[in-house]
Amino acid sequence: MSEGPRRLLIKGGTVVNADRKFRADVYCEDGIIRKVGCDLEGVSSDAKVVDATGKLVMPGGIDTHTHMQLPFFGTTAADDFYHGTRAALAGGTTMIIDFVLGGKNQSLLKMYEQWRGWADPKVCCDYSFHVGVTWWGEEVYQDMATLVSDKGVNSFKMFLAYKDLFMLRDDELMKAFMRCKELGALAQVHAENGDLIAAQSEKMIKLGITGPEGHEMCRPEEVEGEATARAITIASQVNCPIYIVHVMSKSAAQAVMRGKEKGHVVFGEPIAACLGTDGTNYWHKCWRHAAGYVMGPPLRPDPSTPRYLMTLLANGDLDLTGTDNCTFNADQKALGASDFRKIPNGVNGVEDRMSVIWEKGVHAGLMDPCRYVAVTSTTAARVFNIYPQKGVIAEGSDADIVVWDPEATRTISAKTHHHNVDFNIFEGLECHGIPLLVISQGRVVVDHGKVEVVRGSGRYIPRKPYSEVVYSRILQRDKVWVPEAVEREPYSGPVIQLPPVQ
Ligand SMILES: NC(=O)NCCC(=O)O
Ligand SMILES: [Zn+2]
Repeated sequence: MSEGPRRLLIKGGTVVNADRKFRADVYCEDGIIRKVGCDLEGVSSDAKVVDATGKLVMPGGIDTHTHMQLPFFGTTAADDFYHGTRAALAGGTTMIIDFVLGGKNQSLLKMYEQWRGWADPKVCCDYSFHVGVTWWGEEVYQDMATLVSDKGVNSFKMFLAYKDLFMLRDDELMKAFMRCKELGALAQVHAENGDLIAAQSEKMIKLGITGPEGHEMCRPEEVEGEATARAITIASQVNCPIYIVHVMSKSAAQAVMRGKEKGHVVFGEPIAACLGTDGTNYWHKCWRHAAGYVMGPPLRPDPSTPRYLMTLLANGDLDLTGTDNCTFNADQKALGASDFRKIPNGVNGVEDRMSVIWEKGVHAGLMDPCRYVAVTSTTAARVFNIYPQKGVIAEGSDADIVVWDPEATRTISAKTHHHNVDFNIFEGLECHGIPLLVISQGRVVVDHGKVEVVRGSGRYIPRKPYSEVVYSRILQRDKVWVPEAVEREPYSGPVIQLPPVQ
């Protein structure tokens, strides 16, 4: 792609930020928003001018949860950092936060460098990394500090699922939380009860249930709800902020709400999949179709779940959205053709998240456009401490922008999507809301459906610890919530003698 003009004027649109909507032109130079105001035409004579009349001008989406080219179930996710970030941009997402995810006893620092090596030459949009803590030991404890101080990591994910692979025991989870707290990092949790899943999935196989429906039946939503409540309880006991990744069910969402009600610092992340479709698909007669939806935690067969989660997202009970984009083609999913436990877990989402949330949230009348911007971009930027560099249309912010046509429609299909995968869980869904123009680092990379990205042009975005929205309450509590002993006269009466310990 030829280098486009580095000066860009977006004229006549309505800027939508998380706090307000207003008519303004937006002028960008060298990848930064330089001016936001009315009638800016005199600002530069050689700027490329884009007409946004009647359109919305919003901060580019931030997908908080992706797994590009993840090595998983013996294979590798089909969307690599090139195809995955290209798909992201095609849908209006201008930044992803992916996961470094090594196995037990692997060095977190080495894994981080390996993932950077995979991502840097391929990424087409800005990105950052969370790091998985999949085992516990002195080396992990030290590496977490280095990742925070030297590598711009401020979030670590722990798993209560994937027994013997990623799962931590409760005492290890507590130690990881305490370390996150010491470092000003955010503790993220994949909340499902891994012991129950291991036992119940074996039971399903013994009952002859080998198809994708077994994947949901061995881990119904109570299994997610229990782990979510447990993780929040443990985090709150050590005054550590907690972020529940992929809140997939009513039970898990209710556990998040109960945590918030009690005043715990907890964030809940539903994903495009659970907001846009449901787990009835596991009972589909076509095996490939059913397997296409297999992910952990599973989508829920209760068809009222997506609307329920969207309502909570709209009113603030849930906070922000990702996708868990982790795609596998039919021949990869087929590793589990005769045993659902071997179906690689993961679905698409990074391309369609913005449209699905607009359709099922804003177009459906559940969410207003400012809240839409909050849950697709701004809150992610604030929670992960990259605000106002990202997540807002404001002078000085990165020129990551979407010019959105709220009325235009498109129908999602694997035939037209930009993923490197042969299946789309939203196949056939008609969505209002189209990213007419997507601007990444001040360059137009999507123009009325034409996608022109530059491999390797995305930047790694380092993130500092102690995000204000995550840590200000936590630090204040450390000062003022100090347990105190009751002052009393010492007991002076008789004490029985216990027999000596044998
Ligand atoms: N979610 C999923 O099914 N695949 C990606 C890995 C994970 O996050 O569990
Ligand atoms: Zn994930």
